[in-house]
Amino acid sequence: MTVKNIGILCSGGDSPGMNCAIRAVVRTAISRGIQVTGIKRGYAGLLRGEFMQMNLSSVGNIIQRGGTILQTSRSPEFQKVEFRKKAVDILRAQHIDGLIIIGGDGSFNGAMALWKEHQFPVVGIPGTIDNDISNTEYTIGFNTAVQTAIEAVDRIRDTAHSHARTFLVEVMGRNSSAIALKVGVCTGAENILLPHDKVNHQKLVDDINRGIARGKESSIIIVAEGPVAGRSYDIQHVLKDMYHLDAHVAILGHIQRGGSPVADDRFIASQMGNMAVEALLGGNVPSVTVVQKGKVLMTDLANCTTKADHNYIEYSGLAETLSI
Ligand SMILES: Nc1ncnc2c1ncn2[C@@H]1O[C@H](COP(=O)(O)OP(=O)(O)OP(=O)(O)O)[C@@H](O)[C@H]1O
Ligand SMILES: O=P(O)(O)OC[C@H]1O[C@](O)(CO)[C@@H](O)[C@@H]1O
Ligand SMILES: [Mg+2]
Repeated sequence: MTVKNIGILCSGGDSPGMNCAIRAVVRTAISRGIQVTGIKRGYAGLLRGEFMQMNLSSVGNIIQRGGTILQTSRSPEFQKVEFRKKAVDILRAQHIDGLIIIGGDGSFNGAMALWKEHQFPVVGIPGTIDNDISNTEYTIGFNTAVQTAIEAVDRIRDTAHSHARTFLVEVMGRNSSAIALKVGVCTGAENILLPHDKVNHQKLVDDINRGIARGKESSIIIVAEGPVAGRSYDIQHVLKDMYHLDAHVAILGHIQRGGSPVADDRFIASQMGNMAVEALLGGNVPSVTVVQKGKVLMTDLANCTTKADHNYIEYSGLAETLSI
């Protein structure tokens, strides 16, 4: 089938660098004589028919901006087969021949369903701060989120040292360990609690006290949020009630999702956006742009529809060794 009009949407949590990918898609397509239809607010906006025609200037001056100019959403309706049928009817009525989806593993499952149920051509671009998608070493936004969290922890360290305090700093990433591990290593955290770790409070307290005994004036414990944000408060209460240890909690939250993308996110997103258009035009669907062995390339979308926590787990030993 000849592709004349490409649809593009963002889905799931926004991530810094999504705009760079949108820009690359629009500019590549237009340079190849192809029309681009922007779909606002992800799958929810698609179901409401929220379209905007994209031109060269609609993606001007966005490369440095966080968030996504197309906006995004989580759409429970799209999990249902009848709503995906409705989505394809809307896409076809709009003369959209193929769809580029920038999002995480959940969004890719939605894309895969469009292909399996309706053979609608789809190409994914991994955009999530969580870096938790199978078969790609990288997802757009991860390094910016990590950099933001590092800067926040460095500031907290100033206060922690000045008051000789212990801080529990909770980072995002849901069930992924990636942000916690990279931030922990890069900030010299005294401890990192991963999403599924059963917290060993006694060990935590022993580690803190050992540090104090050798003259440490502060302890930073990085807590991966896990399925539900806020687990740091539970840990804080146990430390206080059972061990009489005062720890302060700082939940970094959504500041990690916003902000101007760092160089890696801009560079990788630009390559991915370009490659995604070429894949659609070449009939390479359903597919997804990935980073493997440091190179941006295409793979089958089916390889990237599961969550993975493989990317950084190998660094837990390093973090432990360096934090003694
Ligand atoms: N199994 C599925 N079938 C169809 N659609 C799905 C499926 N899983 C998720 N989706 C769609 O994708 C949307 C985004 O999924 P999800 O909330 O898991 O975020 P994500 O894409 O993984 O990104 P992030 O984790 O960065 O927020 C969902 O709201 C839903 O509309
Ligand atoms: O912004 P929301 O919808 O509350 O989602 C928060 C979740 O989204 C992410 O930021 C990206 O998946 C996770 O790290 C976090 O758990
Ligand atoms: Mg996800």
